[in-house]
This record gives sequence, structure tokens and C-alpha cells, in this order.
Amino acid sequence: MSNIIRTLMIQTPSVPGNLGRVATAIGRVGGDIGEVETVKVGHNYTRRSITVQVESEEQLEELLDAVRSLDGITLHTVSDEVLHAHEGGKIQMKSKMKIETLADLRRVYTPGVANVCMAIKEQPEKAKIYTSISNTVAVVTDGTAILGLGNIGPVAGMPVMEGKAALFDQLTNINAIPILLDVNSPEEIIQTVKNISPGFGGILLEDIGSPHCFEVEERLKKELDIPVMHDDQHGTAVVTLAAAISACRSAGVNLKQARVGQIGLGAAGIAICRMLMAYGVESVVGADKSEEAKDRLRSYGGETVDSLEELMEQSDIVIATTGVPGLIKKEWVQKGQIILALSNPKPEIEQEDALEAGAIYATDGRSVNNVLGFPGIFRGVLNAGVRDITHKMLVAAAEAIANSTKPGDLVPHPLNVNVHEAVAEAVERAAVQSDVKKNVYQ
Ligand SMILES: NC(=O)C1=CN([C@@H]2O[C@H](COP(=O)(O)OP(=O)(O)OC[C@H]3O[C@@H](n4cnc5c(N)ncnc54)[C@H](O)[C@@H]3O)[C@@H](O)[C@H]2O)C=CC1
Ligand SMILES: CC(=O)C(=O)O
Ligand SMILES: [Mg+2]
Repeated sequence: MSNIIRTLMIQTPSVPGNLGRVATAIGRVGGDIGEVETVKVGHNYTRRSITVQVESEEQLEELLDAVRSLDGITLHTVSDEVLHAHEGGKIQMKSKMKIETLADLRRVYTPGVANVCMAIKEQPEKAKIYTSISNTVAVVTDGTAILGLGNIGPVAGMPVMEGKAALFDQLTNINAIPILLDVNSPEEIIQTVKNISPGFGGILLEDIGSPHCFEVEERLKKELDIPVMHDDQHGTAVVTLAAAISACRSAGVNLKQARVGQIGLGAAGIAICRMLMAYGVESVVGADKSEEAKDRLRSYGGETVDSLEELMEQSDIVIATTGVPGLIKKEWVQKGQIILALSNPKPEIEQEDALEAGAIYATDGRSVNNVLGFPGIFRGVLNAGVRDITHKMLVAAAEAIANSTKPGDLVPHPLNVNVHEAVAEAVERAAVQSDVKKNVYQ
């Protein structure tokens, strides 16, 4: 998978064939060309911005040297668009009100606001009407398992949290606020989240590593009156179930009778196994380098094996969430296997390698990603005004995603708002049908 993205500003003589020379030079060193945009056409030259993707700094240097060595062609600048796009951060808090006159000021702020405060003091449920609380979700991390990058700390994890917040806003119109916790124990996470919870309609726990994520989520679900979900567990499990349903539909396989092998039994892996077993998959086997993680799966009724080769040999569907790029060797892949290598930013096996080795379907964490789950799940529970996110709601979300998937694909396009609406509706329907507790604002 290409991981480094750069934009090159290249000037060529306005003679046919020169863009082709540039493309060939890039292709020869294994660079992948993305967007090409003509920026300026001079009387005898053309300047274009060309986006390229490569896998390493060395390959990037090779690519730049190859372009620079082309006769008559000038490489003006090399820029990192991804870094550039992050300058100043990705989200902002904006007022919904225009405050232009003193009358506005008195209505929005003091003295007018005091009456609203007192109305809420007398009837706390009015906070739902007169504040943004019920449409605001905290995206909480302690930075201990940021993607597959490990324990890089909460501040380094902020770009991921801002990304989740931006997606909440764009896909389901939910305000999301990243909360970075500089703490060292589950108890401190729990107490801090409890202390800030009055300002939120829901809590999305993100990239909190295992095993402490399990205790944190379980306790917060019990002790708070608002919905709490650990995205890496349940958001991921929902999307994985959806992808497994779609793959089995296309391949004509009965998912419940298939043997599923899960590599990596951390936050994502354990939740995926529990979700599949609760859905009715009879045979789930897991592998992890940690004995504690394997014990956990067995405690939920799953089987474990000691070697990855053994798991690969036995499984119709293989799911991997270890954070270890390239962990699955091509020679382990069985003919006709379905392989979901979901680690970000790099998968356990590249899609093309898995397909080349005989997999019938293969994909990675860019496509099968919890972005298809968490926005709609929260929109659904916030709309229903319920406190608990139940297994039934999560299965409804997975089925909505699978039913929105085009034949032959494993999941739908992540930016299709209709899909997120379908997930929200399915979750809300499941919520109102079940006997789940209403939250404090209902
Ligand atoms: N596509 C998606 O939507 C999502 C992908 N992920 C990805 O899954 C990966 C793991 O995330 P979490 O479960 O949150 O982390 P985690 O740290 O809770 O779990 C990782 C597990 O993998 C195991 N592991 C590590 N190296 C191993 C090896 N060589 N062999 C066997 N087991 C090994 C660890 O012992 C641990 O149990 C990350 O790369 C993350 O980006 C996580 C959530 C969502
Ligand atoms: C997508 C996501 O949440 C992760 O890779 O951790
Ligand atoms: Mg995550």
C-alpha cells in the first residue's frame, strides 16, 4: 500500500509526449500517479501539479531523481498535501447565531441567558431543547493505541480524533469534540469522563488500547446515563460483520456455517469475534501473541490456536487486526479464502497480494473502516434518546450497511450520506422497539 503522498509541480515543454515521459519515469520507480492538474499554460510550456504515492522515503527520492533527470523538464516544488491540509487543525467551534446588535447580545448572552439557565435548573430535561448537549459527542482518547501506531500519546493522536469529529459533522450533523486525556490508569479515564459527561449527549471512546479499554467501556456504560461506545471495538465489529455478510452473499457461502479466523484479539479483534458469535457464526477461532488475549476469547466461547499458519489453513474467512503490516504471508493464503486485513495505516497483507495468492475477496482497513458505523450509530441513538447501545442495534447497523452495498462490493462508499442515514434509521428503529433505558434528557 502506498503511504507517502506528495504533490509535484512540474513544467514540461508544450510538445506532445512530454507528460508521457514524466508518467513513465514515475511508473518505472513504482510510483502511483493520482490527480494531474494543469496549473498554467505558457506560450511554450505547461505547468502541472501531479500527485504521486510511494511506499518509502527512499522510493520518493528515487522518483524525484528520475523526474529531475528528464531533459527539458523542470521539477519546481515538492509539497506534502496531507501535512498542508492539517495546518491549523481540521475542526473549529463556530457560533450558530449572528451577534450583531446589543439586542442580540442581550438575548444570546447576559442578561437574557440567565432565564434559560434557571429554566434548565428547574427542569433539567429542558437542556435538550435549549442547549447543544444532546447533539454533542465527546471523542475520548488516552493515546494508547492510535490506529496501529501504538502508544504515541493523546496529542499525537489528535489528528485522528479531529478526523472522527469532522466525519461526525459532515456525515450525520453531530457536533463532536476531541478530549485528550493525559492519564495513566483506567480509573483515571473513567473518573475524568464521568466528570466531563454533563456536557455531552454521548461518549465515543477511541484508540484506547487493550486490555484497559474493556474495563473503561464496561464501567462507563454502567455508570453514565448517556450512550457510550468504544469505536475500535463495536464500530469496527459492525463494519466487519457487514463486510462478511456481503462477501458471503457474493461468494454463495453461509456465514453462520463458515469458519472464521481472527488474527489479533485486542480491542477490535475481541469485539469482532463476539459480534460474529452472537450473530450465529458457529465456528470462530482466534490467534494472538498474548496469552491473556487468547484467554479472553476462550472466556467468550471462542477457540484459539497457537500459530497463524494453522489459523490460515483452517479458516474460510480471515480477519486481521494486529497493527502489524505484512504479518500474513502470501503462501499462507488458501484458494477461495475471504481476507479482511483491517489494520491501519497498513494492512497485514496487501489486497493485490491476497488476491494473487488465491483469495476470492480481499480488502483492507481503508475500505472496511468504522467510519461506516460510528456516525450513524450515534445519530440513531441520539435521535431515539436512549442510553444503551445494544447488540440488536449494532446488528441492525451492520445489516443496513450490508443492504446498502452494491453487488460485488464488500461495503458501500464511506461518504455516501444515504448509507449513514440508513444506519441511523435502522439503529433508531431497533432502539425504539427495544426495552432500553431512555437517557437523562428524555
Ligand atoms: N479498519 C478499521 O475500521 C479499524 C482498524 N483497526 C486496526 O486494528 C489494529 C489493532 O487495533 P486495536 O484492536 O485497537 O489494538 P489493540 O492493541 O487493542 O490490539 C492489537 C492486538 O494484536 C495483537 N498482536 C500484535 N502483534 C501480533 C502478532 N505479531 N501476532 C499476533 N497478534 C499480535 C496484540 O497482542 C493485541 O492483542 C490497528 O492497526 C488499527 O488501526 C482498529 C479499529 C478499526
Ligand atoms: C479506523 C480506526 O479507528 C483505527 O484504525 O483505529
Ligand atoms: Mg480507532
